[in-house]
Amino acid sequence: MSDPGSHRASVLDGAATARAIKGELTERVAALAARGVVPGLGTVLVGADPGSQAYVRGKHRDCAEVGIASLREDLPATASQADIEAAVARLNADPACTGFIVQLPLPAGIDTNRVLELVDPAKDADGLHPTNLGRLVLRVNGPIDSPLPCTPRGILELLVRHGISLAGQDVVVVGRGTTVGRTIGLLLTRREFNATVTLTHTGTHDLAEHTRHADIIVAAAGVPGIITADLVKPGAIVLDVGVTRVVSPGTGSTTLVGDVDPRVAEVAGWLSPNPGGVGPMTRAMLLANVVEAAERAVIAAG
Ligand SMILES: Nc1nc2c(c(=O)[nH]1)N[C@@H](CN(C=O)c1ccc(C(=O)N[C@@H](CCC(=O)O)C(=O)O)cc1)CN2
Ligand SMILES: [Mg+2]
Repeated sequence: MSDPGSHRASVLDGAATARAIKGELTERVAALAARGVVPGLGTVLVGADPGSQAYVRGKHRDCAEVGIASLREDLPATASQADIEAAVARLNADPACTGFIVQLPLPAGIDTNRVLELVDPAKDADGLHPTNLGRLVLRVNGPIDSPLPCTPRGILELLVRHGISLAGQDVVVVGRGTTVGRTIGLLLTRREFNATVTLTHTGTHDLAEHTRHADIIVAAAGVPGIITADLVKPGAIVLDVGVTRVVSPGTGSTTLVGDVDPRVAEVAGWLSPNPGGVGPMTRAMLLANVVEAAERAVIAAG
């Protein structure tokens, strides 16, 4: 490179990829409808967090686009553990609901794991029930036979659809949360993906020591700009998953800031934008999980 400032990473375009996937899912939903089956996504939303409200609204908008029915359980921030568990029980019992999610995070004081354990694993559209996480680890089933968590599955699909193979690659995951970091680490070490995974987090002593050797970096720590250009090997593939809402003290307006510093684009080979990268893929994979749960139910019914 003659001009060091002129390099720009290729874009892992999650928005366009998610649109393509939604087109494919629309056809599968139509095929189910021809057999008299309408997939239905249920959501449990507790409280008035603006981010969570926006995500749940977006999920139902996506459903309408591809022909999936919507069921909502909206509870106040004051909802008790028992109230939330009752909402989960209603969706478990409702035949119109073929898959559902509990929007996270739940308010402080609620035992999230207890709530997630009550979700019927066959209706678990987020792939976060212990049975489905266990299947992810044991590789009892592939993605079609049991749901994978939406963000890890979205990252995989984004890479595959850009012609990027993980086999033999050194992947450094930054972040150990259940919805992204820890689960994508476990998934990528499965034989079929064959990646070498290092799971780092905010307690890692020397993050740069790990990331500088990575072929692929999955940044999911939720720390704005934690991945700076000097932490990235030239040509590496960088996925910006973390999202932090930053409120400007002056204007009060909110901006979303990713884990990846914008100057990483001058070093990386591929970069997922944020917004427009992994977020839209997460939403598309939720729809895929709902459609597949309905398809499995049809097969099980013979
Ligand atoms: N039960 C769950 N809770 C949460 C999950 C989840 O997968 N299941 N993930 C996140 C939130 N989330 C979905 O719920 C989510 C976050 C962001 C996006 C997204 O498309 N982001 C856009 C930008 C959005 C904006 O402008 O506000 C983007 O990246 O382009 C989708 C889903 C935590 N909770
Ligand atoms: Mg190497």
